[in-house]
Amino acid sequence: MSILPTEFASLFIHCFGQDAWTNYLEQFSEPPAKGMRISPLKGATPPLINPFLTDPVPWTKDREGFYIHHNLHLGRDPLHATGCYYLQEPSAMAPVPVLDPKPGERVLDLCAAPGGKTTQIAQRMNNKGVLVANEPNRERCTILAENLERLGVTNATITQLDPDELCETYPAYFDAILVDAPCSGEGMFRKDEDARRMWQRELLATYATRQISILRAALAMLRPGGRLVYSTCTLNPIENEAVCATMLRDHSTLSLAPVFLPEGRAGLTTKDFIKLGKHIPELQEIASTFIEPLPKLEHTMRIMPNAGRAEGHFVAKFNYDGNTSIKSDAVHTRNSFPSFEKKQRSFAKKHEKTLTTDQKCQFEKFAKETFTDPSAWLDDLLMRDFISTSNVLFVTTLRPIPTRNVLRPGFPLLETKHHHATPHHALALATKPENLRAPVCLSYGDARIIAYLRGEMISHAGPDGWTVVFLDNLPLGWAKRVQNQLKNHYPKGLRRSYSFEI
Ligand SMILES: C[S@@+](CC[C@H](N)C(=O)[O-])C[C@H]1O[C@@H](n2cnc3c(N)ncnc32)[C@H](O)[C@@H]1O
Repeated sequence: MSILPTEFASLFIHCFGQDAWTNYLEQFSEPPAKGMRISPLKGATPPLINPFLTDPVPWTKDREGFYIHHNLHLGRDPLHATGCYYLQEPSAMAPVPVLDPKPGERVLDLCAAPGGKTTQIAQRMNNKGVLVANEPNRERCTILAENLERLGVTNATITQLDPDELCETYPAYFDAILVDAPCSGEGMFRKDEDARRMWQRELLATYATRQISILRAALAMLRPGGRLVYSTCTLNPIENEAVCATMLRDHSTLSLAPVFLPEGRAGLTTKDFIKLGKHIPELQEIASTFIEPLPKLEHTMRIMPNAGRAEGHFVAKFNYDGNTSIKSDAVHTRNSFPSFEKKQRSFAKKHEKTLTTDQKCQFEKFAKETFTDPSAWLDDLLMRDFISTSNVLFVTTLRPIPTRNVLRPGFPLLETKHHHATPHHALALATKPENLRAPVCLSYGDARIIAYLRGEMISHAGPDGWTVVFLDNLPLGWAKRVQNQLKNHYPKGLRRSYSFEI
């Protein structure tokens, strides 16, 4: 098939066989698989969603991920703006169940944008514990923040750093780390024409070098006994098994835990990998330097585009059994690990100055007027530490916080502009109608919902003051009611046309 790179075809056949290739080509003309993850952070699944869903995605847990009809455009439905679901290609739902993050843990998502997997992690943590979402690309980092806010994630800090910089702040800190690495994207060829066009055989080794460097930095941030999941959306062994093998060769305290994903295909066996090493130049060096005991590469797993209804992902899980932390190369060479306490002190000092007592008072006053009392939901947020940066008041459970390139040090509560305090959009998206004194609950199909999301003023009877507009029980954003007119505070950058007719 001419639209697939010829060298991709020969590499695929070499690694997985002619039958797998024939099957791949048959599936290639089918429409790409579409999926949706449902967010329990927004309460019980809204019955309105049920007609969109077909079967559960087999590698997700109960009512977490579903296939959806491929002719639906659910990004345009107002329900999307409430964050009760995240549209995600089904194979991309596989790495987080393998990571298995738990409430109360310290978790890092090192290559996080646009946030599909971060939001899945936050759901599984039930917003409890520490979650750091890192993305070095500025524009993608902004999209990450929007998605975390829409899905009602309250326990995340968003950083925009290179992994080596991040590990200066968090040596041996995290219980679980996900490296969903940048890759050549072969698994997305069916749905992504650009990925097919940009693919070059010569780039695969370059990707692998970057992947290894990201994994090394990740390892320096993993506590002994912690777990590290490596995933890509590509199929070739140069970026997958060979990357894992290099990590195992260089770190004897690492081992591969068996990954099981229903409908998945086990990774290449170490024996097959060694054989391939004789023909694929990029595998030669690592395949010829294996020593006993041989790594168990077959413990890794792929969701193949030619099996099941999904595009493609590769997933590996490392256990780190060592007693001491591993330092990344960057830290080794610079030899500059400032002590944890020192970092904490300098951070606190810097932020003490900027933390405005005013903003806290403003928030307390606002909360009393706006929310029902007592509110366990709010108490949980207010028990965290307050941080004020760039006129925004945040709450966080993370310490320390890097001193630069932090997009959001925690969950934003309130923003001060020209001495006026306005509640942050993220706060609205984390509420439920029972938290509000006078919520605006509009039913699905009400034209005021579409008008509100376009940024228009709408009418709704009730007391004057701040309120949240809900689609049934699901939050859309802030409005300020004056004489039964709702002044629109839906963020300007998010305003657009939604439709009930998708
Ligand atoms: C496959 S995407 C991540 C997808 C994301 N995990 C999700 O599920 O939505 C890989 C991301 O890694 C970022 N990236 C690129 N170079 C990186 C690096 N050196 N360290 C960390 N992330 C990097 C890319 O900008 C990209 O957003």
